[in-house]
Amino acid sequence: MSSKTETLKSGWGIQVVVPGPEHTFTLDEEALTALLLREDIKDRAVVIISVAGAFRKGKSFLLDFFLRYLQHKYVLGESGGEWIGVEDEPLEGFKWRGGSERETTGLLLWSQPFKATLANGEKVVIFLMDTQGTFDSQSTVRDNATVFALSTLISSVQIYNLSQNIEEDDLQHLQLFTDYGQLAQESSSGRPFQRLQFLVRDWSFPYDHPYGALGGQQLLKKRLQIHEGQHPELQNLREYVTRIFDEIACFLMPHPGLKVATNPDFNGKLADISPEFKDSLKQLLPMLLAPENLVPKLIEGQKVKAKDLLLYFKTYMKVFNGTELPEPRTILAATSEANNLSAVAEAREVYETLMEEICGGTRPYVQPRQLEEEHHRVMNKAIHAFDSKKKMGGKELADGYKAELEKELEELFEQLRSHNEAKNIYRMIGTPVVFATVAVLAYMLVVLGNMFGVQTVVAAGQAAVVGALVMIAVWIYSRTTGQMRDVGAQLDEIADSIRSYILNQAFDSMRSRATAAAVGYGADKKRT
Ligand SMILES: Nc1nc2c(ncn2[C@@H]2O[C@H](COP(=O)(O)OP(=O)(O)OP(=O)(O)O)[C@@H](O)[C@H]2O)c(=O)[nH]1
Ligand SMILES: [Mg+2]
Repeated sequence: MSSKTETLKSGWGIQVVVPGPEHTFTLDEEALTALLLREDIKDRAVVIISVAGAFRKGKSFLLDFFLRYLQHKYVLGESGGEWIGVEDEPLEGFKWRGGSERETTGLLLWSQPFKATLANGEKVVIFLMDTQGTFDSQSTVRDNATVFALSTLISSVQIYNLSQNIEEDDLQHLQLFTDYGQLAQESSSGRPFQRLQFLVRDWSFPYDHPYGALGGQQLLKKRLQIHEGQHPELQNLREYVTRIFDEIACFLMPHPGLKVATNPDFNGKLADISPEFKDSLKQLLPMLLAPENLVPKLIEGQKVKAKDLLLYFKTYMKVFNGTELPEPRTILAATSEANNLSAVAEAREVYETLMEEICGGTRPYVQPRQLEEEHHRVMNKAIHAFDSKKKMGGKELADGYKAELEKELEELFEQLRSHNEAKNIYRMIGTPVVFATVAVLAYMLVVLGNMFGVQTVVAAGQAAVVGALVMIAVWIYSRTTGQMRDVGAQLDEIADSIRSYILNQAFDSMRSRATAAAVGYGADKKRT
C-alpha cells in the first residue's frame, strides 16, 4: 500500500457540530479546541473549504479526493505526478457510502489540517468541512437551514453541491445570506463572504454548456440573470447574491458512471469511475486547492486565524441553538461579538507576552514601582492593538469590550504582582542566607588559620568573608532600590549554584556512605 493512504488513514472526520435530541446541535468544544489551538497552526490564517447541499449527492465522496490532493500537494510536497491515486485503491477519508439513507450528520472537520504557503509567501492552514446533507427524511427545515447557514458563515469557500442543474429552489436557500449580507454591508466594509462555488453533479447537457468551469460560468450567468417581469424578490435575491460574495463560480461535473451510482460493492476505486469524471476532478481540484487559488477566510476584511475560528464557532452555535432560526440581525450581532472577542484575545496576548518577558516565571524580582510602570506601558500597547484592529458593530460595542479588556488586564496584573512578591520573599530568604553561610564558614577558616598559623588560609578566609559581605550589601541595595537589577539577578544565580553545589555534595556523600554500608553489609553476609 502506498504511503499516501497510510498517512491519510491516521486522520478522521471530527464531528465538531453534533446533532442532539429534539433537533438541537451542540459544539464539541474540546475536540475543536484541540484542533484549532494546535501550537503550529493557531496563528495561521485559515482557508476553510466546505461542501454543502442535499443528502446522498456525493459530497463526502468528493471531499475524499480533496484529501488526496491536499495530502499529495502539501504533505508529501510532490509537484508532479498523479495526485489522484492508483487504479484499484479504495477511496477513504470522510465516511461515504452508497444507498438511499443519509450518512453524514452535523458538521465535520478533517482531523489533519494542511499547512500551505500562498503565492505571496503567507502561511495558511487549510481545513476541510463535510456537512450533513439537507432534505433527508429526519431533518427539519430548521436543521437544514442551520447546517447550511453555519457552514456558509464559517467557510471561506462554500461548495454548493447540486444534482443535475441549478434550480430556483437552490437559489432560494441563499436568501438568509443575502439578507444577512445586506445588513453586514450596511455596517461594515468589504463583502461578508469570499467564494461560492456551485458544483453541478451529473450534468447531462454538455451540448448546451460543456463540462467544467466554462460551461458552469455560462449556466450560472443564465441563472443569475435579472430580467424584466421577474418577481422583485427574485431580482433582489440575484442582485444580492452577486454582491455579498467576492467570487461566484460554477463547475459542471459529468456523471461518474453507473458503478459509482448504483453498484453496492463499489469501493471508490478509480478503475470504476468514468474517465470524464476523473478528468473533471483533475481540472476542478487545482482550481480550488492549488496555492494560487486558496482563499483565506475574511471577516471585516481581516484574515481569520485558527484560534479566532474557535470564537466564531462558539458564538454562532449560541445563536443557532434557539427554537427559531436566527434573524439576519442576530447573526450579524453574533459576528460582531466574535469579531470584538478576537480583538480582545489578541490584545490580551500582547499583554501576556510582553509581561512574561518582564516578570515571567523565569525572570528575577522586579521593584514594585518599576513593575507598575511596565504594566502601564504594556497595557497601552495592548489597548492600542485592540483599537487598531478593525471591528464590526460600531464604537459603542467596541467600547464595552475595551472596558472589559482593561478590567481583565488589571486583574492579570494583580496576579503578576503577587507572583513577583512571592519571588521577592524567596530571594529575601534564599540569597542572603547562602552568602551569610559562606561568610560564617570563611570566618571559621580565618579562626582555624590563625590557630594553626597558616597565613594563606587566613588571607583566603578574610577575602571570602569580605567578598560574601559585599555581595550581601550589593544584593540588598539592588533589591531595595530596584537599581542594578542585572547584578542582583546574577547574585541570585551565584547563590543558587552554591546551594545546588552544596546539596549535590551532600547527596553524593550520603550516596557513597549508603553504598559503602551496602558493600559492608554484603561482605558481612559473605562472612557469616
Ligand atoms: N450519481 C452520482 N453519484 C455519485 C457521485 N459521486 C458520488 N456518488 C455516489 O453517491 C453516493 C453517496 O455518496 P456520499 O459521498 O456518501 O454522499 P453525501 O452527499 O455525502 O451523502 P450524505 O452524507 O448522506 O449527505 C455513493 O454511492 C457515491 O458512490 C456523482 O457525482 N454522481
Ligand atoms: Mg456525506
